[in-house]
Amino acid sequence: MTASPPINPEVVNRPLVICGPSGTGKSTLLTSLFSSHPNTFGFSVSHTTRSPRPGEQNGKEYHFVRKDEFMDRVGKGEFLEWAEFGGNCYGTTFAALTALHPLRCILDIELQGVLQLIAKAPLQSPPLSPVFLFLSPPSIPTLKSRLSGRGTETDASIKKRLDAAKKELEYAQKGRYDVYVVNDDLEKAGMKLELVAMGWKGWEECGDKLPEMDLAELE
Ligand SMILES: Nc1ncnc2c1ncn2[C@@H]1O[C@H](COP(=O)(O)OP(=O)(O)OP(=O)(O)O)[C@@H](O)[C@H]1O
Repeated sequence: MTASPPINPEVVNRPLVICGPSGTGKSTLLTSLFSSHPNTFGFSVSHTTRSPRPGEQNGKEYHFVRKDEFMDRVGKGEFLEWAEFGGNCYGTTFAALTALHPLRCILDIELQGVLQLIAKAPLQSPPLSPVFLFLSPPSIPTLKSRLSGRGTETDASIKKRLDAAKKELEYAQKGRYDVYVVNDDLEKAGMKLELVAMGWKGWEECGDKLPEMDLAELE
């Protein structure tokens, strides 16, 4: 068996930003990518103003900070992106990203964060300019059945996620992402994610076409 080529050194310094509706399969695919390529990728540790849940350690799952400190650091321009959800702030600092070097940073973030990064991208020097990947469900009924099938969400939380999915898919339809991957067949989607994440030859053209979806089905 021939060993697969190592990560392309040209993409190591470009963070990979993954966005997609909740339930599309981001965690499933990333877990598999990380286990196939240990010590290759790093997840940046976000800052949050929410309280730690039992078992969460400061600096591991999140850096837990008070809101005044968070906003002070936002004012100082320390955040690459940040957003507020349900009264709590979440964000990624430049320092959290650079701390991962030489691992390639993967960011699994919400649309608000993606929009901030896309707005800033032309201002970044090439090594910091992210690659933006949108992971799409094959259809809306499939997205709904994956979300409810996961068994982790209440009806209210499913509704919130589907509302967010509508905005995410609306934005995705504008074609601003560098690569679109449809998570229909897990193995095929995993191979495409691997190609993009490793920056192997062909990564820029391996994407799928975004499926036609009637977003009214999300209402
Ligand atoms: N290609 C696939 N075919 C069938 N089921 C899948 C596929 N990909 C993921 N799933 C299933 O869909 C459900 C949602 O996947 P997952 O939890 O990875 O989504 P997610 O995008 O990370 O969601 P969140 O943003 O809420 O964390 C899981 O139960 C997972 O096993």
